[in-house]
Amino acid sequence: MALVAGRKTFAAGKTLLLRAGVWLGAEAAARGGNGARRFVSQRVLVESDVTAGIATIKFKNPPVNSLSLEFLTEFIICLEKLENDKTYRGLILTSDCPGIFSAGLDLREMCGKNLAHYAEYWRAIQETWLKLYLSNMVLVAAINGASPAGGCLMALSSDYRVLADNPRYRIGLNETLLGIVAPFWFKDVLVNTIGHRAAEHALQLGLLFQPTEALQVGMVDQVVPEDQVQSTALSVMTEWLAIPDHARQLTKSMMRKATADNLIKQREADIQNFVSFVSRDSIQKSLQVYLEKLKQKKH
Ligand SMILES: CCCCCCC/C=C/C(=O)SCCNC(=O)CCNC(=O)[C@H](O)C(C)(C)COP(=O)(O)OP(=O)(O)OC[C@H]1O[C@@H](n2cnc3c(N)ncnc32)[C@H](O)[C@@H]1OP(=O)(O)O
Repeated sequence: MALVAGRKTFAAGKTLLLRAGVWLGAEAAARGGNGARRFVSQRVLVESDVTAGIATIKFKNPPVNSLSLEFLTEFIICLEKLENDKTYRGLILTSDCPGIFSAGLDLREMCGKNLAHYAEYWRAIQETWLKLYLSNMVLVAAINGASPAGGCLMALSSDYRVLADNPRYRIGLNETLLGIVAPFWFKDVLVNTIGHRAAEHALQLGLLFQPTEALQVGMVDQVVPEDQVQSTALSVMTEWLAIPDHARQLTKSMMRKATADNLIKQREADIQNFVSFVSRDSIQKSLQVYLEKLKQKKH
């Protein structure tokens, strides 16, 4: 078993800096010969069925799968590796943390740090979204837990969403509840999914939808009993993989390119906007109060 930290060269000839975590060499793990491979990094678990061409990424950043910079770095590396390996045509996104898909952006990355950190963090958020939204693979989100804000964005960036039927698993873009504003590209993805009026309503009120409401508004495509989320995601995937790749990929690109280009053409301005917004005293205060409330919830 090969444990590698530091610089790693991937199949496509690209060299990426693995900032954190370890990587279990696919070659070593594949020796079982049953078509299953397993990559392990510290915060992102990748299981794959080579024969079916399907990989599953499990978020593993306890307690709440917040999108910390370390998590995002590992996640981007995994996505890039899978995207470049033509073995994989489909990717299921799910969580390894019981009851939580992802709590969204890590608020600690947005509080009490310097401007360079905020810029680096926001670039990683943008990169993650662009990679998900424009992936050539079929992406199915198997949402097995709460999915606010950035967690919801990851689900919305998939091609299909299956949500576990549990009233505690709420999903939505709740940014206004934190006293912050969802960026225009979060808004664009929501509008593309549920339409303008419903998005305006949901965004202004920071609505977090329970499963039946999420299904009704079109934020998810299916709500199923909790123990059927993974099997449903798999059968949806099989259905989507029956479509010829080139036709499906070109269609996906036709539907999504304008939305992605809208960010790509103003990426630097979007980073500057985030940095100046998040570093305001009033925003820092709102975020700290919100974090404090989360901490005190237990006591
Ligand atoms: C111009 C640009 C403007 C900026 C735009 C930015 C767009 C922002 C997008 C975002 O994603 S902001 C983040 C929004 N996320 C949330 O509001 C979720 C907050 N969390 C929760 O509601 C709950 O934690 C939960 C996910 C429903 C889970 O509940 P549970 O009861 O299981 O756990 P908790 O006890 O609440 O939390 C455990 C532990 O985790 C900490 N924590 C929770 N969420 C976050 C987070 N997003 N970032 C960092 N830390 C988080 C929480 O404080 C607890 O910590 P400890 O008390 O154990 O230290």
